[in-house]
Amino acid sequence: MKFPVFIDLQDRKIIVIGGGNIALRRIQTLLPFGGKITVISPGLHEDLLDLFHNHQIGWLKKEYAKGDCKQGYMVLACTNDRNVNYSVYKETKEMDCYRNICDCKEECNFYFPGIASKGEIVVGITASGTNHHLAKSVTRKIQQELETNAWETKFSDYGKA
Ligand SMILES: C[C@@]1(CC(=O)O)C2=NC(=C\c3[nH]c(c(CCC(=O)O)c3CC(=O)O)Cc3[nH]c(c(CC(=O)O)c3CCC(=O)O)/C=C3\N/C(=C\2)[C@@H](CCC(=O)O)[C@]3(C)CC(=O)O)/[C@H]1CCC(=O)O
Ligand SMILES: NC(=O)c1ccc[n+]([C@@H]2O[C@H](COP(=O)([O-])OP(=O)(O)OC[C@H]3O[C@@H](n4cnc5c(N)ncnc54)[C@H](O)[C@@H]3O)[C@@H](O)[C@H]2O)c1
Repeated sequence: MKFPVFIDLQDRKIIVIGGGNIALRRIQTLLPFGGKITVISPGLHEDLLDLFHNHQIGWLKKEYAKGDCKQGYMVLACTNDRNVNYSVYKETKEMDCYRNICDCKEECNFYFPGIASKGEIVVGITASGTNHHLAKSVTRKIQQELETNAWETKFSDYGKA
């Protein structure tokens, strides 16, 4: 099992290889955490294109090439091509960075969690790589719980009585 940590991504360089559905989902999750995200991909999902035009992410319109991950604090391989994702793994495996390869959990040095959050509460969820649908539904449930039961309010009352 993997141990959860909460890392500071503020202004850190995050490199995402591939600009499709999985890249979009992960970038949407990452955006509130303040990293500087650059996507390297010949194509870009239209919602990512919007983020690019709004200056929320950078985009290098090209295919991945060895060396692109240099100085990445976090690198996410999100292409639909096993060979490309494996090349990203090979480039990053000796680097001191957070590495996630979306089609091969054995090549990740961290798993991308499902995240439920409200205000200052952030909950990271994993099913330890065993059941992606379970991770998704538990994430939805916890998000619902945070929305409906006003935990922040309850919590902020502690210590005041
Ligand atoms: C939590 C979440 C975060 C996120 O991705 O945002 C996440 N996967 C989610 C969903 C999801 N993933 C997949 C499907 C389609 C399943 C199907 O139908 O078969 C769906 C369902 C969907 O998309 O609805 C396919 C899949 N996933 C992985 C592989 C490769 C492998 O297992 O080796 C393959 C096969 C790819 C292929 O076919 O090549 C690997 C990983 N996925 C992880 C995270 C890591 C820890 C997982 C865990 O905790 O168990 C891990 C181990 C590594 C990593 O990638 O970090 C997110 C739900 C959160 C949310 O939605 O809120
Ligand atoms: N880990 C997960 O949670 C999860 C969930 C579902 C699927 N997957 C895996 O993720 C992969 C990607 O899925 P998707 O739906 O995002 O695919 P997609 O087709 O929407 O996106 C693929 C992206 O990769 C880019 N790309 C292709 N070749 C490239 C190259 N040489 N260099 C740079 N970018 C390149 C394409 O331009 C495109 O933007 C799937 O093939 C599957 O293996 C992972």
